[in-house]
Amino acid sequence: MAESDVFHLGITKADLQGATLAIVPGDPERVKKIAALMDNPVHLASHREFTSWRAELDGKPVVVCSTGIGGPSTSIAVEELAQLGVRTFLRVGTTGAIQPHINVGDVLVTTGSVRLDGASLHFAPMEFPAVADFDCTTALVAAAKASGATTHIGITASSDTFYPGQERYDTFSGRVVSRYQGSMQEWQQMGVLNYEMESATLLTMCASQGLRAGMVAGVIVNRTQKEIPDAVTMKQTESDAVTIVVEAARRLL
Ligand SMILES: O=P(O)(O)O[C@H]1O[C@H](CO)[C@@H](O)[C@H]1O
Ligand SMILES: O=c1cc[nH]c(=O)[nH]1
Repeated sequence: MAESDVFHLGITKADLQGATLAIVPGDPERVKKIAALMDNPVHLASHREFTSWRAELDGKPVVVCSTGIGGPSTSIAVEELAQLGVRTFLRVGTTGAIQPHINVGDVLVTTGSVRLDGASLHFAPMEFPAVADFDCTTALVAAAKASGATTHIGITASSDTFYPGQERYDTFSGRVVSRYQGSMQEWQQMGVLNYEMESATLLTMCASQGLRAGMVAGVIVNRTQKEIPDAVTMKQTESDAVTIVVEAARRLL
């Protein structure tokens, strides 16, 4: 196995060539696509859910590393990248909208997250907000608007689970624990835009440790209309969000 300076990612400080900004998608398959939009992309390592590439934007190094699904693996990726010198994290994901006016193909920029996860509690108590960094958010909004995407800015519900925590009944048991019954309607009434699964951990651990983080997602399904996304639209939406996150990184560097 190649040398590594950290426990899981399989990469060294030298591999990062001084990169202080990381783009962190959930899906390992997305990493190569993001790196390919930048200059001189190089594959660094792939271990478990963590695939890492390095590339350059305007001559400056950027690392792209997948987090896998959910808070625990996200906390590992962010911790180990921070140990290697990264200080700014831009998450790019897919998401399910819960407000009727948001359409599949739109883009959402998260200003803060409802902490429906467990991992964020290992970094800060529940009273601490899962809030995005202002400069990261500004860059993501500017990049999204410049791309022509219909952009929504606001609060995300970020859940440990895809099914009960996002109040899905189309499951094996068809059962949702009482704590989450009616929760989607409650979030809707509070103006929450969407569901995803990593931002609560990412934003809490970064805001509480002097790191910067922001989050953009492409809407692949609207839960008020349909439960299963369309595969072709999903690819296009993911690709639009990826273009936006790279442009936001350029603006931040
Ligand atoms: O597309 P990614 O970045 O994985 O994000 C979303 O998709 C996964 C669930 O299908 C969760 O990780 C959720 O946050
Ligand atoms: O509905 C959705 C879609 C993508 N990712 C989620 O976590 N939820």
